[in-house]
Amino acid sequence: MTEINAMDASRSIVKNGAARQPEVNMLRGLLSSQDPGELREVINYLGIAAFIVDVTPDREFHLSAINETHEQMTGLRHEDVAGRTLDSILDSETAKRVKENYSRCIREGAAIQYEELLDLPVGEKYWRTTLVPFYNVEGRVFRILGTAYEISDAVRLKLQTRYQSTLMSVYLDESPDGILVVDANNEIKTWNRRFLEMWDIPEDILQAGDGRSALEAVRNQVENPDEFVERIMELYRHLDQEERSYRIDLKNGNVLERYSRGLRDETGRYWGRIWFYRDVTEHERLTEQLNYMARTDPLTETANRRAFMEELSDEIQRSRRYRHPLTLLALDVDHFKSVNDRFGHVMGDTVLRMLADTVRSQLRDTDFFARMGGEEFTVLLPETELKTGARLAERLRQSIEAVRMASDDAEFQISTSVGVAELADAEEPDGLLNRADRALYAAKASGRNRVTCAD
Ligand SMILES: Nc1nc2c(ncn2[C@@H]2O[C@H](COP(=O)(O)OP(=O)(O)OP(=O)(O)O)[C@@H](O)[C@H]2O)c(=O)[nH]1
Repeated sequence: MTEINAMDASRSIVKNGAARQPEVNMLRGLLSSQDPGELREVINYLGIAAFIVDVTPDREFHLSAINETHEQMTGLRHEDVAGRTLDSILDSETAKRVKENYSRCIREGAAIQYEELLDLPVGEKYWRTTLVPFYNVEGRVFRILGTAYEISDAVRLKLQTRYQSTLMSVYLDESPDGILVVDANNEIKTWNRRFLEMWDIPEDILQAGDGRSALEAVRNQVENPDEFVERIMELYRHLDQEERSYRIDLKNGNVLERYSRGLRDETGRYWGRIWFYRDVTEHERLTEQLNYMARTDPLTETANRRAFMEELSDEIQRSRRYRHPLTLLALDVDHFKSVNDRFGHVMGDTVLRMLADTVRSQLRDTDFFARMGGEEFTVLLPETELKTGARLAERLRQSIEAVRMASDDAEFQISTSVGVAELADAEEPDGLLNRADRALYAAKASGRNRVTCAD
């Protein structure tokens, strides 16, 4: 038998048991018998699990009788235990605890009550046990009457509740999300450390449960305060509305994602709402970085072929919708292989970067410049006719040619050939690209370092 420490168990309920309980006086007579069978019959009338322990002058405890209810509750049998010492019935650890309680009852000279966990043949049970001392004519406690009833359900419920609240506070403390719980009146009930780190809200507002002031405090921390507040109000109006992945841009540059849902128990009673805030700033930054990398040529930091093809298709649609012209330049370095061969690949790379910088510096914001691969580049010119495109191409050709490149032992220049094509009616992206390419090869074929327009 184990006494339950956590239950603040053992405490005396009757200071002078004999004087305050007349029924105990009555029992005193009935329970003076020395016959275990008679004793058992007496305690059978109690209708509650009961046992009698005899105390020898040298403080040995013998179990004299247990009643039927005790038998049912414990799985022990009167015939098996009557007349035996506690040490012969119980394991030494349990016997020691039980004897401590009996000794306390004798010491206090009054009824005591405590809760204990009993490991019985029928399983583990929580009991509330009462011990009442009986005195002989010499004033010595010679017998103890014990009664007990099971409190397993109540104790388990209490333990379960304690476990749940421990679990809950660990969840709250360890959660990577900021968590806020409001009640059915939208007053703040709970929040966690992470929530405080994400939002700058005076803690006394939270402590006071003041939902309105808390909302006022966070309102100025977001980029779109009106939309932010309206969204919260909408969710408060619609108790069962669930919110998933609502993005919140903070003024400090951080980005939060919110998940929220109403809290109802299994009976359908509405308890309030829980709000989870996740800081996705780092995730957003990484996604942006990955997107940039997926669309950018690392050497020249211009858009790559993939980004260009997306842009081309968008611009073609826009050009059709608004009936605006669209012109494409295909630009290729002349004899680039010989630059690599003469001056090395590193110098070849420098040439490509110089070319990209030169072109970029002459484009409008709306123009789209890309490296398609190797030494081939394209420039997409929205709202531009063939003639204007050709003029820009010529300007680009000249400015690239004008750049003096210097290697260790020589100075050199590079030239480019450019093909120009304007989007034709109903033309697909590949069609426009092919025509610009054909014009580029025509420029190469007719001597390089020139601009050629497609038909
Ligand atoms: N340094 C460097 N060279 C590159 C890169 N990408 C492609 N090249 C080289 O560019 C050269 C392209 O050669 P070709 O396609 O024969 O064309 P070209 O020598 O420019 O001759 P034309 O276009 O006919 O005037 C090859 O030698 C490639 O190795 C790069 O990123 N860096």
